[in-house]
Amino acid sequence: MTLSNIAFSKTKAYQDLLQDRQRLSQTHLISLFQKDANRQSKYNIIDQDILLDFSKNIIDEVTLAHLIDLANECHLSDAIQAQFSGSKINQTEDRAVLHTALRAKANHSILVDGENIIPKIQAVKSHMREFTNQIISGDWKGYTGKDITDVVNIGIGGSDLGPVMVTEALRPYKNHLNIHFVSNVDGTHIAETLKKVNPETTLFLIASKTFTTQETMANAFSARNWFLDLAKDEQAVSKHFVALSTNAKAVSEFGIDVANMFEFWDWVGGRYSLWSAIGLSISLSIGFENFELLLAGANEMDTHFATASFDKNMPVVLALLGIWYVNFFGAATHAILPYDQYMHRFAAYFQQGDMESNGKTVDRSGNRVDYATGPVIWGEPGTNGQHAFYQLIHQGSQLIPADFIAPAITHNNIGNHHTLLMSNFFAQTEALMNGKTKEVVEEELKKAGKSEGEITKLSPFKVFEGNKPTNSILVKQITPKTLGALIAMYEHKIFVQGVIWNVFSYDQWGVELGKQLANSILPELENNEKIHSHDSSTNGLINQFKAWR
Ligand SMILES: O=P(O)(O)OC[C@H]1O[C@](O)(CO)[C@@H](O)[C@@H]1O
Repeated sequence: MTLSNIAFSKTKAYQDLLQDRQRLSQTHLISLFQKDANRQSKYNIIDQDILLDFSKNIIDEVTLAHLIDLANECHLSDAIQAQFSGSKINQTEDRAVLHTALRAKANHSILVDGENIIPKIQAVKSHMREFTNQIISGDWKGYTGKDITDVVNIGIGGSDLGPVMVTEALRPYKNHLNIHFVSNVDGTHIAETLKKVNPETTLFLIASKTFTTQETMANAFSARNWFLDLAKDEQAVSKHFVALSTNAKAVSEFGIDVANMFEFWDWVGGRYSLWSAIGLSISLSIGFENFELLLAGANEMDTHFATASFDKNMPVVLALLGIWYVNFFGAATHAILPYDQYMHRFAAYFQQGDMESNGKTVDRSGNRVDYATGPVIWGEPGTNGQHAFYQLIHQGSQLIPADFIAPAITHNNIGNHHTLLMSNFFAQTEALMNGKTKEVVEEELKKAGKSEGEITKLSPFKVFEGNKPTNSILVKQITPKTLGALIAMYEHKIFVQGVIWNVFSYDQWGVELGKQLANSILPELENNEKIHSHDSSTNGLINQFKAWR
């Protein structure tokens, strides 16, 4: 079973949606609420302690029906089925895409090349459980017989961002272990981290699907050298270095015993790998039981995605709304705004998740698309964002659809902080929708005692057009389970959009060119000769670098 190859802009639904856009061009969100007393309950999905309210979007029933027609015309149900059943839908790499299998129930069966992969997933999980328990309990000792106190995950991209985001989001569930992350090849990252840890009590997780990534290998070798300089014993490495990888050969060449390797497989995409052995730092941070709850929450979202009708399906609705704004309103970006300090890396995580997946311009037949695809994803936690970039969302010239995410229950009930935070959460989407009319502005200025002249001068600047679309995602509480569901919800959203845009969401050829060029420039930096082999800008930069270093 392969993915269908439907040209999105040639579908009937696309034409219908163009007309909807025309029809709604003069309609304000306020009037959509005025016309329909049931609007909130119609555009509302609740599942697994997550409420998605998408009523503050510029849609009506006809538009929603056309968006769903679009999904059907693009054979979305077949695509979901193809992904979940292990078809090789990552065609450019000839791979199945089965992060969903990592969180499937143990009695499930999913075949890849005729082999049921569930038993091997379970075997790695047992290894993770046993290892996690040994480290947390102190049964696993460092080379001088001391307990492990610090864990350093060395990885980049999908081998870093997911674990960083989740360990931060689930800090309230953290145990005594200090978890550090080193990703950047800038020596500062490893140097500053090594200053904080003691070789006798530190465990390094070398997290790399390929075990060839330049940044990760450079950091891993530097960590190993630092460790050996202090420990002065090759034998000690096995107690302090483990690998999370698909590449057993490279792991043993690095000097890590494959018994200390936690395996995963090529059907786990890097940016979808936190559910695999790559999640070992998460398991160490919050305990394996909580890691399993994270997987269970994701699994429940998988079931929701695979079974709910499209109009009641959170990932599908989010994806269709995203397409509505990208392709029919020209929105170039999408903001993810968590009103939860612990989720401060959530938007950064989905920058990779979304942009590495759908940042493509070639369709599944190899032709250039004639429509926009993946938007820029960005965001910061509220209310910090409010005091930084919300000005542009409210009054700027760009349309920026935004997801507002907040927990009803906080982990830190201090004074009235949470109600203050939540009042901002509710106020912002209301303000973005309603805006503020000239009449209201003038009335306010009058009440403030301003003269007629001042009112005329000031009021244009104080008017808010409103009509800015938002999704509100209210979560009962951020727990391992609800976080797992939230992440899976966004993962599936990305997949749905890729299906409809007719791109391959699970490869990432776009990151290769920079890697190749860096490899060819590297030897040129290792001497002091003048460089002439590039364009004049690159030559000039390299030569100035050489002159200054
Ligand atoms: O886990 P690896 O193989 O070190 O790769 C790290 C990252 O590099 C990429 O291949 C490209 O940035 C990502 O997809 C991946 O998450």
